[in-house]
Amino acid sequence: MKNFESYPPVLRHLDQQPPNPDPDEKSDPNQDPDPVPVIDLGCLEDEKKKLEEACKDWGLFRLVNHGVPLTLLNKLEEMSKHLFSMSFECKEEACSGTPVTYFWGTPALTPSGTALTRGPQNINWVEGFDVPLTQLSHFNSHLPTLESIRLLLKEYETHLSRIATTLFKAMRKNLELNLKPSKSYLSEKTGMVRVYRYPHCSDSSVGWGMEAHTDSSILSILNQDQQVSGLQVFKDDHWLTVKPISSTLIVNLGDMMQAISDDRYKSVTHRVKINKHRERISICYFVFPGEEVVIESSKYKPFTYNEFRAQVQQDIKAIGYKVGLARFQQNEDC
Ligand SMILES: O=C(O)CCC(=O)C(=O)O
Ligand SMILES: [Fe+2]
Repeated sequence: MKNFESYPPVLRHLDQQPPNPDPDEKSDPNQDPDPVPVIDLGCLEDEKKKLEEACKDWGLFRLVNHGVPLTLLNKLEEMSKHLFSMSFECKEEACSGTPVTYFWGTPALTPSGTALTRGPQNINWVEGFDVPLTQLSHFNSHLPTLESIRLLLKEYETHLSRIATTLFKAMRKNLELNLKPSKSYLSEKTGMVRVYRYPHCSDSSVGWGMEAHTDSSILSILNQDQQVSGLQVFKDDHWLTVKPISSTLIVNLGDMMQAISDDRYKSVTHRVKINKHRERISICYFVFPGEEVVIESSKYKPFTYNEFRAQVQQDIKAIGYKVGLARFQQNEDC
């Protein structure tokens, strides 16, 4: 049954059904076999063409042979479930005064962790923790669950930054980009992790787990719930469910990758659906360009990631949504 005290008050919807392990909920029968392109990290040289196509046509792919131990993925998921099952007040208190931000109802935060929402009608059916990875070592928690997650994330970070760097190197080579060698277009220091829980809810009118968006990152690497689906990707004018497949990771290309590639690669639009019967956990790693990097391309005015982020925050506050790269287009006046 639902553990109400663990949910932020705005997500304690009355019309809740008990969890139902109905296998039909887990997969979409119209979507067999899974159409998402699969890339093998162990043989990127041989996968060059496939990687190029996935980046151009999808902006998203499934990564296999990535070298992250399955035991680590499982432990992270299990510990995250444990963390979310604690009372709302306890989660709030555990993070106060630490570099970790606990948020709910919106994934849009300022760098200092303030939530950017449009009001109660635009609640996203999600709660999460935002963890800046460089600050993990300064984060001491008296809560054993948080301390376990901290240690797991330290290990996870070494794998995820290895994967992101390897993929970015291959993409850069494929694109034959003439980038300045000294600049960190993908800066491992900027790596952050978000751990999400999407409560189940039988009333789909409450909205989305996460509304349709593109990520602002260079790359985002998602370790999604091994059983409960929810992530959908917009492809050829349709929304497709990205199936949960154990031990695989999902890589999204973000806005910074699209700009660096001069729009040859695509920052993919995606969203998260609420599951009627089961809550869903996902763990997402994001990586960005270094502060000093000016992104130059033929399509956009030169900008830094900080300028991009400031514009996104200004738009969310002023008009309620992210405009994104369109704000920086060469012919955009404002
Ligand atoms: O939880 C998911 O599956 C996706 C999360 C996501 O899109 C994001 O954090 O930007
Ligand atoms: Fe996203």
